[in-house]
Amino acid sequence: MTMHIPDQTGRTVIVTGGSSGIGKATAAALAAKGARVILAVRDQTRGRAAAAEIGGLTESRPLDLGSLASVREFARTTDGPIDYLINNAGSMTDTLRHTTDGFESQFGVNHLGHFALTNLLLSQITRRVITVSSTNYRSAHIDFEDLQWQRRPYRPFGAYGQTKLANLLFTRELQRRLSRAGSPILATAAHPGWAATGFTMTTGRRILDHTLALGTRLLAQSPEGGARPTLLATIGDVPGASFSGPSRFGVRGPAALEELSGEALNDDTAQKLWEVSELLTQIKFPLPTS
Ligand SMILES: NC(=O)c1ccc[n+]([C@@H]2O[C@H](COP(=O)([O-])OP(=O)(O)OC[C@H]3O[C@@H](n4cnc5c(N)ncnc54)[C@H](O)[C@@H]3O)[C@@H](O)[C@H]2O)c1
Repeated sequence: MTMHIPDQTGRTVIVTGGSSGIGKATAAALAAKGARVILAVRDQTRGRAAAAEIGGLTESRPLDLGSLASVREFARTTDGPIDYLINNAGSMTDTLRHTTDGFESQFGVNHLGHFALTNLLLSQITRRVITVSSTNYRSAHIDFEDLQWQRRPYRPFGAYGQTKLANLLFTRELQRRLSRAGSPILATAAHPGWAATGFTMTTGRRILDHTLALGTRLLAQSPEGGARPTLLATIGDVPGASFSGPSRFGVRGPAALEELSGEALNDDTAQKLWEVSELLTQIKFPLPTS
């Protein structure tokens, strides 16, 4: 299934986690249409190799979303207008870990890192902020009493789902703030469905892990297929804060707009999460909103 992407010559795109999987496929599709693509990645050896493989105007620059110092340094050293910021990177861990700033790692990387990056770059972004979520958001909940799993036994899938719900609430509140500030920038989100990338969680239970691996081999789409919703959310004719997904069940099929459900539609939760994120990162929305 091919997707028509218009000429991107003269446009600059940042793709976090762009050296592998869906991010790399997204970067390659935009680079092939002439965009200058910056792969914002932790491992520069892998980043440079991916940039060379993608070709065109692709470069690799260091970014560790698990370190606010790294996010600040990336933003400080990024010049000029950015047409699209694609918040694609994601972390999935099976044990409780923490970022260098002491945040629960999935929350710190998937949500707070992108929250910080977006706000620090916002005055340079000209078109869109696209954030990659997951269908896991549907069964997730933002627990403001224990956002970072300090009081409860750690549930890795629960923690991951909370960050993917946070990605959508972030998109919603970002769009609300942009609109209030009179900014033309759009905030959109995508979920890739199920794509065969390096992104798999091992549970330590042999049969379950084997089933998950087999299911991925049989059912999941390619990274290129997983990139389609992101590309649609980047260049498609979607109104702000829309959400695109490959199918109702998120496995295979064409990318399409999708109605969000449940907590992802809660404006109060979105606003509260934004305020908490500002407090935790000490980074604020940079545009006037009154
Ligand atoms: N593959 C799927 O089926 C699937 C399903 C739902 C959602 N997603 C989402 O798609 C996105 C891309 O994942 P993928 O499937 O391509 O897997 P992937 O493992 O290939 O890509 C994830 C990328 O994020 C990067 N990353 C992780 N921690 C980082 C950090 N601290 N700083 C900077 N980069 C970091 C990794 O290095 C990697 O390049 C993720 O946000 C994931 O949650 C994937």
